[in-house]
Amino acid sequence: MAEPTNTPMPPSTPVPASTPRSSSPAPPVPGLVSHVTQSTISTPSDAAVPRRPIVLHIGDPIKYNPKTYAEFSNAFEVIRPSAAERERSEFIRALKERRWGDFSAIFRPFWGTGGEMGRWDAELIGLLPDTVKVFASAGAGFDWADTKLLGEKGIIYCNSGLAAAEAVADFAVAMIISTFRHLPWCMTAATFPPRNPPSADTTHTDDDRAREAFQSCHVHATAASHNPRGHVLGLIGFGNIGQQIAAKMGNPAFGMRIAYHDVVRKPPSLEASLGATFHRTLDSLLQSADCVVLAAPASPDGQPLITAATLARFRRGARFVNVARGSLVDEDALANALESGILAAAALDVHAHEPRVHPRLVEMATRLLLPHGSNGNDERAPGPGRVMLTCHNAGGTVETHVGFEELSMRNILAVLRGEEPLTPVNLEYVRR
Ligand SMILES: O=CC(=O)O
Repeated sequence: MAEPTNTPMPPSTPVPASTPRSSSPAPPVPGLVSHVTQSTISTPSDAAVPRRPIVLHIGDPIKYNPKTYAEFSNAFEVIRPSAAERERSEFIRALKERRWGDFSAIFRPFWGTGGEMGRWDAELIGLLPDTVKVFASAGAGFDWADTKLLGEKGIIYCNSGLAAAEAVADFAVAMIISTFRHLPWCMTAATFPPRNPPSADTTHTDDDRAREAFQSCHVHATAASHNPRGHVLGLIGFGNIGQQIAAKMGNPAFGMRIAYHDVVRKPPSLEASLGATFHRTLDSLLQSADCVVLAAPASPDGQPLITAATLARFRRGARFVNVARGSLVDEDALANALESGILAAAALDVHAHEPRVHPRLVEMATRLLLPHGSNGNDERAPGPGRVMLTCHNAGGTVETHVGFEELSMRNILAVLRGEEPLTPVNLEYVRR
């Protein structure tokens, strides 16, 4: 889960406190979806009534914020293309035909839907009407949209990283602990042997193998485990997510020493409040960290940051966690580093070719070597349970989704009312 550098949000508040609120109470919502025009433009029956700005709503209907949606759908004509219309070829056809009129905003409130048309590249952006002023979306990361090109066309792109920061940081905490305590090893051993497929080993019964796996893990995983306290946590990226990870893993909770590298150094007061030490270069951070966590946006050119060259700069036996983007990591180089002992453990929520997970990393996550074949008491040797793998889950909680919806609507309301957007990411490119 990647995100830029916004101001931190108070814990468990999905939308910033500065968010403007409607001055008058929102009218009741008879049925949320009934406010939405399904992909045809209705002509106002009374020509004297000024037409409301059109918002193109891509993806599922609003689920969590009926009050804000009532305000939103009163202010705007919301058009929601069908799932078939969101497929790229039909989407392009519709844009060319101006099927949705001169819309002013694009609204994608959910993570799991609304991305069916694929990357927002020159082909799609070039077809947008000149009336579009803002694109507000769920999600912290925005590697699926060319935000520079949107900006050059005068369109402000707003992400929802603020709404996801707490969830991602919580998940990162679990992953950091996993790398210090070898949780995949503990979990695989407790359920060993896998029930399916049946083992080819005919000399040991499943019961023997289960006991052996348990005992071996009990002895060896513990001998290779460490408390995070006193170790250096090296954060690459120190926006909302990086800062929340620091707050959770530093003092007084887990007692890790916090170090970070970011393109922009944070103010001294923030560094002091989080006990964070700035490293001007990535190299310097990598050489001092016992656990490196990626919490930075994807590179604009899609190139990895964690490569064979940068892995060679890690401290030997260090740990690595990725809650940002899979494209930031050369996964072959990472697998080599785990096998050679450069890394003691890794935890990856995001993957370079989702939904596919790198097969060598899968093998390392699930393999369990029993004592006669393992080096379980050598922390640096390749061994069982070195890798925790998850399915891009870090940001995914109900609270995050509530915040995605709310923040996206608030961004559109603000921009179309001539106010400042709450969470823009591309202002440096926007001609205004
Ligand atoms: O990866 C998740 C997000 O971008 O929010």
